[in-house]
Amino acid sequence: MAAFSATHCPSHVTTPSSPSSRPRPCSSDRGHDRRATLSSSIAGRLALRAQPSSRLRRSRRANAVRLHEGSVATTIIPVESELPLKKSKGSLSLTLPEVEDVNISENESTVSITVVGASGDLAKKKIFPALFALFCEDCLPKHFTICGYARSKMTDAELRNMISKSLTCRIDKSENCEEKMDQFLKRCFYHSGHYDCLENFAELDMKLKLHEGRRISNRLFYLSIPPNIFVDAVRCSSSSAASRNGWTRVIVEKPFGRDSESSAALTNALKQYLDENQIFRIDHYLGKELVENLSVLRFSNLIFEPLWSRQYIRNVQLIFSEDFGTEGRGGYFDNYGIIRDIMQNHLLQILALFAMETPVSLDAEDIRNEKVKVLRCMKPLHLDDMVIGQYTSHNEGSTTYPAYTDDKTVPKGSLTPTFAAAALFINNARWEGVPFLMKAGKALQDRRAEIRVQFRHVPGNLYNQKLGTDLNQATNELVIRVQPDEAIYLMINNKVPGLEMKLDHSNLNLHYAARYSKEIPDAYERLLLDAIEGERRLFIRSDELDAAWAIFTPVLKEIEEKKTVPESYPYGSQGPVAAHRLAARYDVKWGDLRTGP
Ligand SMILES: NC(=O)C1=CN([C@@H]2O[C@H](COP(=O)(O)OP(=O)(O)OC[C@H]3O[C@@H](n4cnc5c(N)ncnc54)[C@H](OP(=O)(O)O)[C@@H]3O)[C@@H](O)[C@H]2O)C=CC1
Ligand SMILES: O=C1O[C@H](COP(=O)(O)O)[C@@H](O)[C@H](O)[C@H]1O
Repeated sequence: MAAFSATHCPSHVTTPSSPSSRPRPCSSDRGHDRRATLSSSIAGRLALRAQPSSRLRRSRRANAVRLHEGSVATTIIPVESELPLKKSKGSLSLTLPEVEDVNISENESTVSITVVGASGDLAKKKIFPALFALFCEDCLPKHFTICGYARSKMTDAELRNMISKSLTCRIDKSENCEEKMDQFLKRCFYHSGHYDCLENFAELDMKLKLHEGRRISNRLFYLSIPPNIFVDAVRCSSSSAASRNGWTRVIVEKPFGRDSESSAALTNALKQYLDENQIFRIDHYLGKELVENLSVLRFSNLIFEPLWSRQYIRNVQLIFSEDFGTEGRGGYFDNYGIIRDIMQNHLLQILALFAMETPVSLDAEDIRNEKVKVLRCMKPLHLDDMVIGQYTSHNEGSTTYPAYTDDKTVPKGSLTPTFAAAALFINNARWEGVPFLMKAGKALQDRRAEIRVQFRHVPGNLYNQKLGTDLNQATNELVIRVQPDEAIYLMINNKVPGLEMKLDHSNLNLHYAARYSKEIPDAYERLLLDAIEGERRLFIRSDELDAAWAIFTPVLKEIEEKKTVPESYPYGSQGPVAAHRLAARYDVKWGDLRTGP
């Protein structure tokens, strides 16, 4: 345990609340068995709205994350250890950890990151490991606190134990790693509470305050919970646990609604408690290295941008496939289906970045303005331009791969698509007539996410006769492989060395693993860091979301109203045959199904 010289509790923490200000007691108390005597900390909407949005410049150097304009970190604060809870006659009072508070400069700031839904899959798999990676990279501020919040009962030690199982020494492979893990885990705490309970969030507030001391407190809430409880959690966190002197931001996980109406309703509900600039709607595909690189590729290389239009591009393909099925996530998935799970967000976001006009600057608002514009130029999808599928079981040797409806969490007879392909069009001067073909599926033959740009044929090509009968095969194709094995390659026609004039199709290949020794950060690392720094570029603004739903809502309604039966495809296959017919209608072959790299 680190040594702290103890000071007294701030008075507002120990003062019992007056009846009028006391939050309502929570109906059930599954996760929290001790009734707290707490000062009600109803900062409420007004205080929350008054917080300034900090526009901070990014610096990834050690301890260079500035959290509050003008903040000066002057004191080295020892790491806190377990927060002692003192129980007295049915009431809970919290004693200060042994923190030396007196040397903290008034201007010093801290960030408290609360993972709401800390006991869940995403928190364990992605959020805590990403926070640890940021810690190892010295990207977290000098003083920070991480708090897990969920209904499950857990002690700090149990949370630490749970987290430690998913932490890896990816960044710091040296012996330091164990030490780093210990240091990191000492900054992690847990609070058990309900998502709709003001009182439980007020307890959380008090705990956070004890760790924050007199520092300017900045608070980030990551809502890693099912969407039906987003609004409750935002209401309670903003009413009872918002920062009073720093910023408060909330990362909201997808899905953001099921269609235009429900998404607008969710946005309106969130905006009762938060300003738009406090809401960080996460789409983790925007945090992937090659997706972020799209803008660099387009706007910092002379050779691409002049070709980036209907004049030279024949079609664009956006492909997502997974070689596994729902495997236990069927309960969530069946409510949404692949169109909402992948197309309306991940693939459409990539499309918007790919097709948008040059933004005025790299500022978040300028980029998001351009994304909205291009999305609003897109025609809403209809069923004629779409194919849906669902995987069936498949035997391979002695192994049986299950059908989607074999998943116990999926209702029998479900018509939810696990595969979809669509042809989308952008009605603007740059892209009119160019098909943007999207394809997304689970339980397919491989796992990949890529963008394929197929260029037009060379007019009057002198070498046509040498290129074989299928000229489409011989057109240039730019492939941006987002995952796995990140790469950017350009297929060109080339002369095979030798005395005869023989051509083949080869690749100019930028293979990341060969070119860069540094490991690629996980998308959640980048996005968490951006949220801490107040950088909104990679988060979805509400008007972007509206534009995205406007494209997909008509077809989703059509599928549901007509109870369209998805075409079957075997687990591990290329997907429904109808997807080939859809592409063929536009004289396209799916690039991922051709032979080659
Ligand atoms: N898992 C993933 O890979 C991905 C998840 N997401 C999104 O992230 C969010 C979290 O996902 P994930 O971690 O998988 O979700 P989980 O189903 O694991 O739920 C997270 C936590 O929320 C609490 N919870 C679950 N169901 C309910 C309920 N009906 N009422 C109240 N509390 C509940 C549970 O904690 P407790 O019981 O302790 O309170 C649970 O541990 C979701 O919005 C999901 O769509 C997005 C991309 C990928
Ligand atoms: O958002 C989601 O993404 C994952 C795929 O993410 P990846 O980073 O592993 O490619 C997908 O499995 C899941 O169904 C979806 O909700």
